[in-house]
Amino acid sequence: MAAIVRIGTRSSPMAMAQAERVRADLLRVSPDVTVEINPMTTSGDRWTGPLSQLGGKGAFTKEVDAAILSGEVDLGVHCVKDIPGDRPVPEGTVIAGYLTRDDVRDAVVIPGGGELADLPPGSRIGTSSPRRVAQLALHWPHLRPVPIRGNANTRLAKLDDGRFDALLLAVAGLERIGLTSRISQILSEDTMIPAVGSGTLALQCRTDDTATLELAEKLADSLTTRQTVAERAMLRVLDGHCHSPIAGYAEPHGDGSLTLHGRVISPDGKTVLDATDRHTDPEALGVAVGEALLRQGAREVIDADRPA
Ligand SMILES: NCc1[nH]cc(CCC(=O)O)c1CC(=O)O
Repeated sequence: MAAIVRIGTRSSPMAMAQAERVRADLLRVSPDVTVEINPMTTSGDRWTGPLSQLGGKGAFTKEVDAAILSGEVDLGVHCVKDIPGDRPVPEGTVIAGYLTRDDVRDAVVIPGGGELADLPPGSRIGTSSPRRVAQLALHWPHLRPVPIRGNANTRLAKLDDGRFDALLLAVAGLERIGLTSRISQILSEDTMIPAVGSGTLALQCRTDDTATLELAEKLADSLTTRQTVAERAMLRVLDGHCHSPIAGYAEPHGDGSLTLHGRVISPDGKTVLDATDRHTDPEALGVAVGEALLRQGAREVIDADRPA
């Protein structure tokens, strides 16, 4: 067994909390192991321009990828949402497992409390996610999405400064930084279909590092893995990424099958393509739903929103 596991992670409070969760999980399955956490600033953290211009380039993962490959760290912890859809992990590394999924839903934070429906017309909703912008336009057309950058803590500080009237943030992220008390409303996964890989953490290590691989595999959750495979197969077929106007959630059933709800939506919320299928094979499910969306014209909707 590995005597020491060095974890590479982004340095934001949310990412550090994720790494601490992995440290605790590792110590639970292997009490003798020593775990070090090596925080790093990624190009995505440094970039202050529009997030859409970084979309799909692995801006939040590539520095950790490089540190794993060079042997500086042994284990990468990533939000699946931040892993590009078309080029999962670089050669020489592997996703060793997905941790048990957290809440997949999006939350609304309004300083005075209340719900989106009650906000006055033109209220400024801080979000830079095309998926959230589009579904906001679909269900709450009276509200105005306004781009926002920075990690979740930074965003909440901007909200409290009065620069926005509300924020949309992942419930899972707020849980990780201990700020669920800020949640005013939780949006159901039917209304605001979650991002592919929402609430899911992936563990990455070198392909030939059998000691770390064995440890990471002990932390892997099989249902989460099946959901992630289905959702990411859909994303791959659509050739999209977490900054495309794509939503996808694989809902589990007691019989081992999954229902995948896929949605591709134009930023103004006016073109909504939905596809749903149920299957026991997650890869086949993701491909089927992705292809159904392509048959409805998803390519055009996604490419219209792709940054040059
Ligand atoms: N887009 C950035 C990002 N990547 C993962 C999370 C939160 C945790 C998760 O859903 O896994 C967030 C913040 C957010 O969307 O509010």
